[in-house]
Formats: sequence, structure tokens, C-alpha cells
Amino acid sequence: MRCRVTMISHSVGLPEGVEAQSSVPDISGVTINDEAASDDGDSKPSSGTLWKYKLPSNSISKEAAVGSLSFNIIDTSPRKQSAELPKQVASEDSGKLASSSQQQKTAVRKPAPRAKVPFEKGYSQMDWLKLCRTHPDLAGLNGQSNRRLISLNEVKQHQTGGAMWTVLKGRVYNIAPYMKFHPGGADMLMKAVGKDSTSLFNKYHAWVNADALLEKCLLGTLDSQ
Ligand code: HEM
Repeated sequence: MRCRVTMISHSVGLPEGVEAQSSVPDISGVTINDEAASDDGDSKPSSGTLWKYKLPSNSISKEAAVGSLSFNIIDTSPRKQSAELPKQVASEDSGKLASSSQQQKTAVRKPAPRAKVPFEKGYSQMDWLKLCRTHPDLAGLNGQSNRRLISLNEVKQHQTGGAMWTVLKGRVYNIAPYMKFHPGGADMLMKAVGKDSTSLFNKYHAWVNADALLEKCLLGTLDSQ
């Protein structure tokens, strides 16, 4: 969109000899013309509406309604070139609005499939939180402090039964009690046992707040020396 701003200079009331350009311009004579339509080669005459936003030619706009609310969804993300688009969409003038829902679907990327495992009865995330609240010693500290330094060598020696240790972001946890609660499955969580699992953890779900989830499984801090 290009707007033309026309200024009409007024020099009313200036003392003699003072030039009009040096005075503060009077904006009462400013007019703004919207030339969006005519400049783009669009044959439609300009509507004259100030600051009307013209969508980029490659954007998609869709009208939707929820209950009594109606709204416009405007997708201005960069589109792929027509060679990569399905024929049906590519043959359309990209400036036109996609009219059918079929066309809308073809342009949307599918999200990566998730590998969540359905939990066994009694092993939901709520059940885990309940267990954390009620169990007196989930970590298996047996009275030891969870502030002690633990070497990687010691972590490696705990890989079975009720003591399956892992290092996550510099902290050592016993993840044995969490095995059946892990939404990604026990098999996946087993890959963390006996080692530093920080990079594996981040690869799958860096957004998960393990600090909070495994708070009661904390054994100590990794001795990095
Ligand atoms: C060590 C502590 C870990 C904790 C506390 C943990 C926790 C979680 C949580 C809360 C979810 C659900 C995420 C969501 O719904 O968005 C999840 C999903 C998952 N986790 Fe873990 N996890 C751990 C380690 C691992 C490791 C080491 C692996 C891989 C070897 C792994 C693989 C997965 C997978 C594949 C899923 C399903 C992903 C998905 O929903 O898309 N996790 N985990």
C-alpha cells in the first residue's frame, strides 16, 4: 500500500519578510489519498479508506465462527512455490482466497506423530503426583541427605530393581519408581538408567519439568570431577 500525503502550506499570519518554509507547517490542509488499488494494477477504483491493509498476495484468509463470535484467520506465512504445492492449489491464482476446505487442508503441514504410551490403570500422571505426596521415601534415601555429591561411577552401579539411577541436568535421581508412570513408556525410560540422560531427555521433551516431577526421587548432585 502506498499513501500519498499532500501538504498545502499556509502562511497566514506570518510577519512580513518571514518565509513560509521556515514556519511550523499547519496540518489543517493535509489530505491523505489511498492509492493501493490503482497502483497494483487492480482495475477496481480506490475505496478511499485510510490505512486499509491489503493482504500480501500469497496469504490465505478464512472466515470462521464459534457460537455468536465470528473472526477472520489470516495466514501470511511464506508459501512454497507452486512446483511444491499440489496441482489443485498451484493452479489457483495465489492471490485468490482458497475457497474450499479441501484446498485449505492440502497446505497444512502434518505434525510429527507422538509416541505416548497409554498408561496402565493406576499409573496416570495424577496417580504419580498422589504417590509423590504420600510416599515417605520414593528416592530410597534411607535417611541419607539428598544434598550429597554422587559420582558417575556410583550412578553406573545402580541399574536394577528399586534402584535405577540417572543423571539429569546435573542432578542424580532414582527413576525406578517412575518407570510405569512415564508417558513415553518404561522401555524408553530404561535408556536413561545408569548414565547422564540429559541429552536424551532434551531430545524428546525439553519442555518437561523434570525437576518438579522427580523432586521426590532426588538422590543428590553429580560430582563432576
Ligand atoms: C528421566 C526423566 C524423564 C522424565 C521425568 C520424563 C517425563 C515425560 C513426560 C512428562 C512425558 C509427557 C510429555 C508430554 O505429554 O508432553 C514424557 C513423554 C515421553 N518421553 Fe519422557 N521422561 C524422561 C526421560 C525420557 C527419556 C530418557 C526418553 C527417551 C529415551 C523419554 C522419551 C519419551 C517419549 C518418547 C515420550 C512421548 C513423547 C510424546 O508425547 O511426544 N523420556 N516423558
